[in-house]
Amino acid sequence: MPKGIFNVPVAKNEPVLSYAPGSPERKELQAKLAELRAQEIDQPMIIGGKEVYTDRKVRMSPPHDIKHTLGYFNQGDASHVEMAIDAALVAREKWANMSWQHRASIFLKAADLLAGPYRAKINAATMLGQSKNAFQAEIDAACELADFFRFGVQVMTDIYKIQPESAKGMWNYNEYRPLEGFVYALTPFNFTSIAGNLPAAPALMGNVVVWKASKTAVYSAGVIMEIFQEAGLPDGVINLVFASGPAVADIVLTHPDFAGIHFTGSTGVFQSIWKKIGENIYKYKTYPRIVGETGGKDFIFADNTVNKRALAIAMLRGAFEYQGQKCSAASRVYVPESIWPEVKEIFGAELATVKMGPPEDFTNFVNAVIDEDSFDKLKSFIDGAREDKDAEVIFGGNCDKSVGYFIEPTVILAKKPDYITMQEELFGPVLTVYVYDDEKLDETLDILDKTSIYALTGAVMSQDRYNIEKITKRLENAAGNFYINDKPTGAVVGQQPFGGARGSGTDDKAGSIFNLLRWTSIRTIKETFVPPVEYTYPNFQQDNE
Ligand SMILES: NC(=O)c1ccc[n+]([C@@H]2O[C@H](COP(=O)([O-])OP(=O)(O)OC[C@H]3O[C@@H](n4cnc5c(N)ncnc54)[C@H](O)[C@@H]3O)[C@@H](O)[C@H]2O)c1
Ligand SMILES: N[C@@H](CCC=O)C(=O)O
Repeated sequence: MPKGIFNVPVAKNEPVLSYAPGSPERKELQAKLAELRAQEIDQPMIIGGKEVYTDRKVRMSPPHDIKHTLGYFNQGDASHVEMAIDAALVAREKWANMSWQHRASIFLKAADLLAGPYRAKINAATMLGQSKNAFQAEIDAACELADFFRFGVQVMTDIYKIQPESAKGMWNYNEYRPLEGFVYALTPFNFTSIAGNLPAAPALMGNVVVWKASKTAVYSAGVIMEIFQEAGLPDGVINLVFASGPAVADIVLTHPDFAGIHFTGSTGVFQSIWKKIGENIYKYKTYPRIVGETGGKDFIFADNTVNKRALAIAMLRGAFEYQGQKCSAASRVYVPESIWPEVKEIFGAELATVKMGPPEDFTNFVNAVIDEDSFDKLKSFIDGAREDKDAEVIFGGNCDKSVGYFIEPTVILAKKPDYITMQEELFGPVLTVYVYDDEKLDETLDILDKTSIYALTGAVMSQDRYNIEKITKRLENAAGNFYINDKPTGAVVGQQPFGGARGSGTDDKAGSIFNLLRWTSIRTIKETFVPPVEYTYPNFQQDNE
């Protein structure tokens, strides 16, 4: 047990390295990219700390170079999911009882490994496996994941410090127990940091975890697991399985020891999971915690006082960084008619300089989308817009999957505000613009608020402080992360706690106290120093006078 009340190191955001030409980090990353490209890995599942191989080898290739083989991962089945649950439950007692400062040390060490000796490897794996350019890999895989670990440790101790009052003669205190059972971490492809944080956050709070990685992000998931193991995470605390989502759900979500799900992914999958949990509610020993951050149809709303260049750049970066595959990506923009021609011109001139290609060429701003399903879906929306009288493709629109899944950054002009691409999350480099009548600002705000089921991120861009205040208030429920004069992407742990409401999730704010509170079950203890030895109240005593 701890012999002292310890302060943890003050969390600071990991500085983002520049990867400028000639920089040492660039040379190291290029060498790592070459090294990983030159080998083919055989990625096992990690269950109870052991490497588990199967006969079903699934090929992994870079989305931007589909003929190249990075290696294979070992696909599991129901038996591996059961094995992972058993391993987690075996590990539970020791892990749940480990002193918090040792849990903290493991994750602080993981952060330092990530920011130090593993930085090039996690970035290279993310660049190759998920087709991210060096800058996008750096802010995600190295910095955001290190931030999740370091801020997580700080927040854990902030929670432990939340204690009740104690009246005279007693001492009251809260114990922050892990949940009774195991937590299921179900992770998306698009952020390596989210894939690492979803199992890590519950584990940090003393829980044991079954982690199912996305099949299109197994390559970097293997590196995250390597870091956990090197940091000293005991066997069985986090168990990494590769199996089909519905197959895992059938076992995990019907298990009596299922205690919670930490999910990030699409809204439809989250809703199907919630439904299944509801159907099985009588089977569980404890009510499961359900935390899910899901899709978005994120917006920029500009008025006619906006700095037009700032708007054009926010549109370009917000919509096309990481090929628009951020839950926060700007995918619909509302621009007033009077300024649209000038904004369009600035935007078009900037877009003409954007290069698309593999991330190994550091001058490419845009890389490939994640897989063929995504490519085909995006192409069908672009083709649909070309043929639809209510839309016009005004920039880009070319799609080519001969070498990799390349979709040119595309802008659709919607002629009605509820055109399909103004409503649905496409999750790719496709931005839809709606040009509104300057006189109809209020009406357009009402339309914006009702056009999609989501409420994840959004931005107002204006130089009129009355408008900024009015629009911020009017769109209060349209986004969980709201930006003023900025693009709606790029939330940083500890600075802009991230999450949305409505169809976008449970808004538990990844990396914050609000999220970590979901992974603990509080026991309140009251000790009475001198217990009463009579049962009667003073007013029951007889007055003998
Ligand atoms: N709000 C946020 O913080 C946030 C962050 C990142 C991504 N996202 C969202 O994630 C989505 C993109 O990620 P994705 O494509 O990996 O999401 P996804 O929903 O397709 O997959 C997420 C995980 O669920 C699994 N899965 C898929 N179908 C399943 C099913 N029927 N039953 C059980 N499990 C299933 C997948 O294998 C994967 O591991 C987008 O909608 C994006 O907006 C949200
Ligand atoms: N931190 C990220 C989260 C994106 C989710 O996919 C952002 O705000 O862009």
